[in-house]
Formats: sequence, structure tokens, C-alpha cells
Amino acid sequence: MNKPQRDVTLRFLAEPQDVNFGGKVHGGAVMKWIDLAAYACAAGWSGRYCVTAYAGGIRFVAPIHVGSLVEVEAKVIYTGNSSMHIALEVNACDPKSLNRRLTTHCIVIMVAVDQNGQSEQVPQWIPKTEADKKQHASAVKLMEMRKQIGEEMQIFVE
Ligand SMILES: CCCCCCCCCCCCCCCC(=O)SCCNC(=O)CCNC(=O)[C@H](O)C(C)(C)COP(=O)(O)OP(=O)(O)OC[C@H]1O[C@@H](n2cnc3c(N)ncnc32)[C@H](O)[C@@H]1OP(=O)(O)O
Repeated sequence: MNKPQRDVTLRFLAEPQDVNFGGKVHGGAVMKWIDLAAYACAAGWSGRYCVTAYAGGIRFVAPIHVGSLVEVEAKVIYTGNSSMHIALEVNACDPKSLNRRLTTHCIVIMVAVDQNGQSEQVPQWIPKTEADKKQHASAVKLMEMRKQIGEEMQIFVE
């Protein structure tokens, strides 16, 4: 296997088929792009097939217009035994003016699985730069917060 790749960026044009009733790109389309980028990032890091275990903290900061050049950036910010925590950012711009702006961001957790859907070990990512260390620490903090949210939400799934 090649050296694990920490990040990936998908680049494409928002097409008319992605539009919602308000004339902007549908939130569901953005979430699909995010899932695809998270998968490509996790697969590139682990060299394995991966599934989405969690997606959260999504914030739609600004709408995306049809015809925009969209960039979905995904990067590993934490690895567990089989999980990869991935920070995603979606930026868009008019391809004529290249006035790039943030439209959406969130966190996705992907898990590497074998052919039977059992979780498999992934290479560990070790933060090196100050920015990496901050993001890693934030991922650990978010894990704790999700545990509390999960416990609170238990009444809705029983
Ligand atoms: C076949 C080849 C075709 C190739 C073709 C290519 C196709 C190219 C197109 C691809 C396009 C994009 C594809 C996207 C991928 C889908 O869209 S997948 C569809 C949506 N996702 C699913 O269906 C996943 C359903 N869930 C599961 O299967 C299981 O819950 C999981 C995720 C495997 C975990 O199972 P589990 O029994 O909890 O496993 P366990 O070993 O206890 O935990 C594993 C890890 O998951 C973590 N975890 C589990 N649940 C959670 C949670 N809710 N929150 C956070 N972490 C969690 C644990 O903390 C643990 O982390 P580590 O400590 O190991 O780091």
C-alpha cells in the first residue's frame, strides 16, 4: 500500500440537478458530497473500505449557487483503533471570479471495516504542528461531549 494520505479535496461544479425549491443547492446534496469526501479521505488514510459511523456538528454557513465551483476538503484530525475522525469544509465560488467562501463545515467519523462489516485497525495519525495538536485535542473533547449527548438521546431510541 502507498503511504497513507491525510487529506483530500473534491472539486466540481454544482449542477442544476442539485438545486432545491429556493434555487440554491440542496442541503442533502451538500451532505452527500461531504460523505463522499469523508469516504475518499478515510479510504486514502486506511487503505481499506470504510463506512460512516457518525456525522455531526454540521453548519450551513452560506448557500451554494448552481454553477459554483465547489471544493470539499476533508482531513484526518484523530484516529482511534478503527475509526478516523475527519474535519470537512465546503468552499464555493463563482468560477469566473474565484471569490472563494466557506459554505459548510462538519465532522464525520468513518470506520474501516472488513468484508463482514467488522471494524479493522487503521494506521495511527500523530499530530505534529501546533494546528494539528489543537484539532486533535478538540476531537478528543468532542468525543466526550458526544458521549453525553448519546446518553441523553437514549430515551428516543429505546
Ligand atoms: C465492498 C467494497 C465496495 C467498494 C466500493 C467503493 C464505493 C465508493 C463510494 C463510497 C461512497 C461513500 C460511502 C460512505 C460509506 C457509507 O455510506 S456506509 C452507509 C452508512 N453507514 C453504515 O451503514 C454503518 C452502519 N454501522 C456499522 O456498520 C457499525 O456501527 C460500525 C460503524 C462498523 C461500528 O460497529 P461496532 O460494532 O460499533 O464496532 P466497534 O468495533 O465496537 O467500534 C468500531 C469503532 O467505531 C466507533 N463508533 C461506533 N459507533 C460510533 C458512533 N455512533 N459515533 C462515533 N464512533 C462510533 C467506535 O468508537 C470504534 O472506534 P475505535 O475505538 O475502533 O477507533
